[in-house]
Amino acid sequence: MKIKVGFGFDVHQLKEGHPFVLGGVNLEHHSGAYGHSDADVLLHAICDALLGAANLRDIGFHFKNTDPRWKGISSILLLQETVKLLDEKGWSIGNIDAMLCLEAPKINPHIPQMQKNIADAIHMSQEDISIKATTNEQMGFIGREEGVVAYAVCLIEKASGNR
Ligand SMILES: Nc1ccn([C@@H]2O[C@H](COP(=O)(O)O)[C@@H](O)[C@H]2O)c(=O)n1
Ligand SMILES: C[C@@]1(CO)OP(=O)(O)OP(=O)(O)OC[C@H]1O
Repeated sequence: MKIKVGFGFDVHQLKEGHPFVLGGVNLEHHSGAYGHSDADVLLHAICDALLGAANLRDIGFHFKNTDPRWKGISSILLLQETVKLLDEKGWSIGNIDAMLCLEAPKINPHIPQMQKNIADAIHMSQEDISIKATTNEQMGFIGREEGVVAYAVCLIEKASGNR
């Protein structure tokens, strides 16, 4: 069995009146993340962790932020496309562990739904998808609610000699 780890990071600006989608959940908040897609930083960090583990470049390499196909797209679809890229190389996902960093809103009540959205989208057990959150203790751009950050690590595996 071949096992690899991957790491991903993403950051998006927060702007008044924008939708705020994290882990496929639409959060009620005065501001939301701004990007070319739905700007779901959590899913983008997870995509980058998966691509990094498989040495398949990064999310912007596969889904360019100038491509009209991805304008406003749900990042759940980008995650599904990412998992297909890994699948083509024979990789399956062991587990994902992610960390959100934002002052507000509180993420804890939404974590089970985020885990379910991800698990359903890429056919994993919710038990293998960990999501956590922290504030930045009111410091810096996160503390001023100008941006939201996510980090993710993952483990992927395949039988030795498989593709
Ligand atoms: N947006 C957030 C931030 C934090 N949490 C939860 O609150 C706990 C305390 O956060 P601190 O940054 O003050 O340490 C944290 O461990 C999370 O459980 C949250 O749900 N949403
Ligand atoms: C997801 C993509 C593509 O729509 O755009 P954004 O939503 O701007 O997100 P980012 O994390 O900057 O990078 C990847 C992009 O190419």
